[in-house]
Amino acid sequence: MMDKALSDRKVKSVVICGHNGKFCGGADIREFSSPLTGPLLIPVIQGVESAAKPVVAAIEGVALGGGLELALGCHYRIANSKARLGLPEVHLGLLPGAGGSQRLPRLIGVPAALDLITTGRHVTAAEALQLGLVDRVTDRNTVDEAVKFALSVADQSPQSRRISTFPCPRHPDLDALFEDVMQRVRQRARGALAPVACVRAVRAAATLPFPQGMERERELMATLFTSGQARAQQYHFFAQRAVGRWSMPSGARWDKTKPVAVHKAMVIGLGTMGRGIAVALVQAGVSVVAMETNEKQLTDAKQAISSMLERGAKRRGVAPALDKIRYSSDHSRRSRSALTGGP
Ligand SMILES: CC(C)(COP(=O)(O)OP(=O)(O)OC[C@H]1O[C@@H](n2cnc3c(N)ncnc32)[C@H](O)[C@@H]1OP(=O)(O)O)[C@@H](O)C(=O)NCCC(=O)NCCSC(=O)C[C@@H](O)CCCCCCCCCCCCC(=O)O
Repeated sequence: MMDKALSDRKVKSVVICGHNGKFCGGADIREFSSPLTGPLLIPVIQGVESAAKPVVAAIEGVALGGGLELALGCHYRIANSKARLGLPEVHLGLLPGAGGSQRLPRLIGVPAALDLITTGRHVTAAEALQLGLVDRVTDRNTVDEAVKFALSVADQSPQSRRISTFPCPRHPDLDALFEDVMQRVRQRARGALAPVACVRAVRAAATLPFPQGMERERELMATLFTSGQARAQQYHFFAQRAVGRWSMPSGARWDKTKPVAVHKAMVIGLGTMGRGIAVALVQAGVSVVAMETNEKQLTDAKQAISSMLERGAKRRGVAPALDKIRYSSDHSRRSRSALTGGP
């Protein structure tokens, strides 16, 4: 489709937009665990950037990772005011490996690029405009606005808009900047490889011509790509989302099941954990029967729980709810209807 638009002489300028209100969330992370297939992103982006006619990115929803890298290959970027942009690869144990580490510093400067790439944070459209990451922000239909804009620049050469040809904005003391950032990033990274590789890649952008910078980006990415850390962080990405789908054996789920109010509970075993659970329940207004068969443990627990409740009440400026808890050493009185929790 893109090849067709770029080679058709009747087409004077092109708009790239997403689907369902989202520009692009980046590469499919699931594909990273099997041999890569499909058109490789780097040549696709190079093809867009080197097009002889203006190409405009219409950014709605999100432009993340490879999605933002694609937008950086376009000659103009127009974002919806609700859009979010970012290069979050560092959270997946990677770096922006489709030219993002080389184009972003050339567009917004080294300090801002280091911030976005090493933290992976998303920016709003307003911040993106302030940084110079996008050219315009609109509250209206983004694709319509981008089409209007593309028509208005259709007779202009995109030559001066190719980010890969920009010199990296000068910084008064590049060595000191990188030394300082590297030290802070290493401290924060606690052994993670990706944030450090991100700093190295941006340094390549600041010190090398674009083609050599891309080569350095590729080398650094190749090391990260196959690392155990990247695999672990990508597993973590999907595991976090799987948490929301988790259900009880009965089929109950956090989002589909009505919570039942708990007024009474029994805590069996008053070791360290049991005491803490009893205190938390009482402080939440639940009446507790605290059961412990070991007499010595029971005596100690009564004292410990009372003083925890008194300290907590003092902090919150309320009376301690000592009447909400009863103690028992009689295991046979264990109730089946109550919420129970153990040591
Ligand atoms: C996009 C989001 C903001 C959406 O959030 P939302 O809350 O709406 O929804 P969910 O988060 O619940 O997601 C819904 C659903 O979608 C799944 N999903 C989301 N994003 C992805 C994704 N990127 N890939 C796959 N699946 C995704 C999610 O799991 C949910 O499904 P589920 O079934 O689990 O419920 C939000 O989702 C988000 O923030 N997504 C991640 C955005 C991101 O991190 N993007 C960056 C991706 S990495 C990337 O783009 C890399 C690029 O830099 C390009 C790299 C170029 C590759 C070059 C490779 C060279 C390698 C050389 C190696 C050589 C090795 C050798 O020598 O062999």
